[in-house]
Amino acid sequence: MPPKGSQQLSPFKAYIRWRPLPVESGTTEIERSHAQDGEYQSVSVSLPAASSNSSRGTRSWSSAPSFARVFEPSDDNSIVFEHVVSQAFPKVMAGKTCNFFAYGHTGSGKTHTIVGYDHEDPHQIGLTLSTAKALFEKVDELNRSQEADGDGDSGDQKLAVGLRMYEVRRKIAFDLLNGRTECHVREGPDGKTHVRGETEILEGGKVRVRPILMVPCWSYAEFQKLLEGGLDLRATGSSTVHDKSSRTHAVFELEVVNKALIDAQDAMVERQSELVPHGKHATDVYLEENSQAYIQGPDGKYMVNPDYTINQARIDAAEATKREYEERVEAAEAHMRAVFATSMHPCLGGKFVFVDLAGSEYYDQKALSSAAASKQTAEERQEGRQINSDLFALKEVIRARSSNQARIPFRSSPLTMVLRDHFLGSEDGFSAMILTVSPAAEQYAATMNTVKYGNLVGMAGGEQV
Ligand SMILES: Nc1ncnc2c1ncn2[C@@H]1O[C@H](COP(=O)(O)OP(=O)(O)OP(=O)(O)O)[C@@H](O)[C@H]1O
Repeated sequence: MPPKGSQQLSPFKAYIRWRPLPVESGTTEIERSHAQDGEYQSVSVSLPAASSNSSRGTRSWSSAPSFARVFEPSDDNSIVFEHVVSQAFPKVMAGKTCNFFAYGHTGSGKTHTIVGYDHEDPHQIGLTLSTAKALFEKVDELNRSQEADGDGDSGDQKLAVGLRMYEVRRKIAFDLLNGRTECHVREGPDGKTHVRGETEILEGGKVRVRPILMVPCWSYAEFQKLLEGGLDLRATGSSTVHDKSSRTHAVFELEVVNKALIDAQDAMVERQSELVPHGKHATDVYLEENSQAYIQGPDGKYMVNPDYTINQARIDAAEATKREYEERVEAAEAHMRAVFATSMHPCLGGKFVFVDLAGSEYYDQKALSSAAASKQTAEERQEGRQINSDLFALKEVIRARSSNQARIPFRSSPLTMVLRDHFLGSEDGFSAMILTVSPAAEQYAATMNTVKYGNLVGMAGGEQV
């Protein structure tokens, strides 16, 4: 942890963002204040005595000094960008990964913060778009100076911003840049997370197993159009909590790429796809041979089948072919490393990851009003339990990483499995969580739950550990 007063960027910061009082709510507001303590702020919330909700739980609560900043309802998206995201640019331009999460109750302003609803007003565009805009300014400048220097081979080196966007719901990621194609979140034998679609058989019998698509954009206008097309495919609607409630976690990844890296990533997908049928064949041959080599005796126990000799040559041949294809994957990995090593730009592969988390009302069902809870279907309740465990797992991963624990519990939920590489890639990067809260008195229980969650992640990330 950086010492007090140090200018070094703390690896994880938590922020509170108060939204304006929603027009549909009453006029009674939560009483709130914050106090500076060194570089951090503590937050106090209490319910006015007159509020009809006074019977619901604790009436006042104060956090530790765990928040890097508290944003007021009058602070627009451009102010949040300036204070939260702009500090991460030097990291991303050095090739690191920086992650930003929005956590809060339904309607508290997560989507407003991450993507925004007005994509033209520079004060209102969400963090994903304002980041893309600033990132394009930087990569365009690098491209221009590269051209001015007359560097040969500049076609391959020209920088672009790649976008991946998908929603995670249970163990499935829906690819928003590929017509909501379903990709399954699984752990590979190498311990890495694989998020891949179904196996496709292409013309000529070629096999392809596609991961989440990354689409390179060469201008901000192109990026905005692509993002808006993907947003149209976001699942919204059926929740009984809020008519636009998002019951999925939406992930937006912005990666600095060039043609050489795009080609290397495509080649990698091809090599991994080719390996899939050969890996499966080797396993099938091994199982076939072994299932014939043993038989069940009258006592139910297995014994060697005297009438069958394992065809070891067949097993070895299948294994050798599989190994050949594994070596091709290793060669593609080596090529990818060479692309980074020979890049003229240290920012290649640098990433911003924005996550619009599912509504935190699922994290604590007590925060759900009894009317909303009683309207939930059995499927919604089951989904709620999954979201609850995702949000719990996320907090545990942040805490484990911040306290440098040897074992980080990435495997405890599909969300943390999907984010595993981003957390690992942010080793020298930066991550932040914006806790969005409503000042409406009737949202007191939800607001307090959000602030408490933020207090835990903020304490883990700050110097208070
Ligand atoms: N800070 C803010 N300033 C102005 N308007 C806001 C702010 N926060 C939220 N809103 C408005 O409140 C409404 C609900 O916000 P939003 O959709 O971002 O909530 P959410 O937390 O993403 O909810 P859900 O989990 O249901 O998707 C939107 O119309 C949004 O524009």
